[in-house]
Order: sequence, then structure tokens, then C-alpha cells
Amino acid sequence: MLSRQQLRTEMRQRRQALSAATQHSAALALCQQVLSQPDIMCQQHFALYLSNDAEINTSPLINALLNANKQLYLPVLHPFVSGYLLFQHYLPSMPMRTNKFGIAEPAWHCQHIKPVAELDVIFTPLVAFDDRGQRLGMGGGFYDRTLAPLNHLAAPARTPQLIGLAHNCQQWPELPIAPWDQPMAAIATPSHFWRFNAD
Ligand SMILES: Nc1nc2c(c(=O)[nH]1)N(C=O)[C@@H](CNc1ccc(C(=O)N[C@@H](CCC(=O)O)C(=O)O)cc1)CN2
Ligand SMILES: Nc1ncnc2c1ncn2[C@@H]1O[C@H](COP(=O)(O)OP(=O)(O)OP(=O)(O)O)[C@@H](O)[C@H]1O
Repeated sequence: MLSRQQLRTEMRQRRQALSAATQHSAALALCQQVLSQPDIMCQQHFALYLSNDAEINTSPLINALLNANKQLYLPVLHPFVSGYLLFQHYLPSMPMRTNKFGIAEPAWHCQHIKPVAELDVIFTPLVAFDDRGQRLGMGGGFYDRTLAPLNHLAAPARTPQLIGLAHNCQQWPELPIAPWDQPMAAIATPSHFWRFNAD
């Protein structure tokens, strides 16, 4: 069985091997998968992320959600508490900075932060996923730490839906899971939209 670190290396290589043409069509197909889900498109507050390291390109989805008058938020590395993310309101006109991983994020503005529990949908990046809705990320634990407080909320229906976005080639039969891993409610790829039961 591959270790989590070996899996990360393998799955990052897989997506890095995709051609520019495949990346382009995958991003458009992923966007259509999400736009075809009525229960998602009736939501208002969406956390997304700007793609990095051959992740599936979220730009078409970001543009489509902005055109549909949705409120968008991007992750910002927490300026005071290391290992955590904040979700900050995003418009394309806003000033951006580059974080320590080389990823663009909105320039920190405390009045633009949205508490995690007030988001309707959180789209997460991932390196690998499986058919139970488990995900493996880049290894920083940022999403797992930031989303962990949602486990304690009383009303499950009010918590944001967690939806992983990925290329098809990032599927792995059964990921080795750690106790802190946050399972996804759904995973969207260019060809599928999977939904998973909470337990
Ligand atoms: N697009 C995107 N944004 C994101 C994440 C992500 O996975 N994808 N994150 C999800 O958590 C957070 C940032 N976490 C990250 C963790 C590691 C690396 C990374 O590239 N690690 C390199 C080493 C880079 C370095 O140390 O300079 C590596 O492992 O090779 C990138 C982002 C927030 N924003
Ligand atoms: N809820 C948490 N509280 C404290 N530490 C955590 C928590 N979640 C994860 N971590 C720490 O973060 C480290 C990386 O976690 P993990 O390997 O699951 O990252 P990942 O899922 O790849 O990253 P990400 O969630 O950012 O996509 C682990 O060593 C773990 O100790």
C-alpha cells in the first residue's frame, strides 16, 4: 500500500502530465457539472480557490458563479494562526498578493472575512479522492484544520456543503485515512458529480 506521501507524489505527477488542451476542456466540463446541480446553484455564498500545481482550473467556475451573482470567497493563509485559512470575499477588481506557496490571494482585509459556518458551499482543492468522499490534500492540513470546527455544529443542515474538485485521474480506490481528515459531501470532476452520505 502506498503511503500518503507516495500517493501525493503519484497523483500530482498524474495531473501535471495532462496536456494544455485536456486541462482546458476539463475545466469547462467541471464548470458544467457544478452548474447542472440545482441545489448548489440555489446557494449564495461560495468558497473557491485559485488553481495551482496543475489542479483543475477553477476560472470558468469562478466566472460562471460571478455571472450568476453569487458571493465568492477565497482562502487566505491566516495572518496570525499558522496552519489555518480564512475565507475572504473576492471580486476580480480586488487587490491581490502572492502567498508563501506562490498562490494569489486577496490582500488581507479583516472586514471582508466570512466565518466558515456562514458559507453555503466550500469547494476544496485536493490531490486525491476516493469513492467514499475522502480526500488527500497537499499535506499542509490547512483545510482539515480550518473545517474541523464544523464537526461540532449542532444542526448538520446548516453547515456548509464540502465539495472537492478534481481531475478524473485523481481518483484512487481507497485512500489511507487519518482521524482528522474531513470527508466531502460531494466530489465534482469533468465527467461525474458524486454525492456521499454523511456517515
Ligand atoms: N490552489 C490551492 N490553493 C490553496 C491550497 C491548495 O491546495 N490549492 N491549500 C490547501 O491547503 C492552501 C495552501 N496550501 C498549500 C500547501 C502546500 C503547497 C505546496 O505547493 N507545497 C509544496 C512546497 C512549497 C513550499 O514549501 O514552498 C510541495 O509540497 O511541493 C501549496 C499550497 C490554501 N490555498
Ligand atoms: N484538525 C486538526 N488539528 C490539528 N492538526 C491537524 C488537523 N488536521 C490536520 N492536522 C495536521 O496537519 C498535518 C497535515 O494533514 P494532512 O496530511 O491530512 O493534510 P492534507 O489533507 O493533505 O492537507 P489539506 O487539508 O490542507 O488539504 C497532519 O500532520 C496533521 O497533524
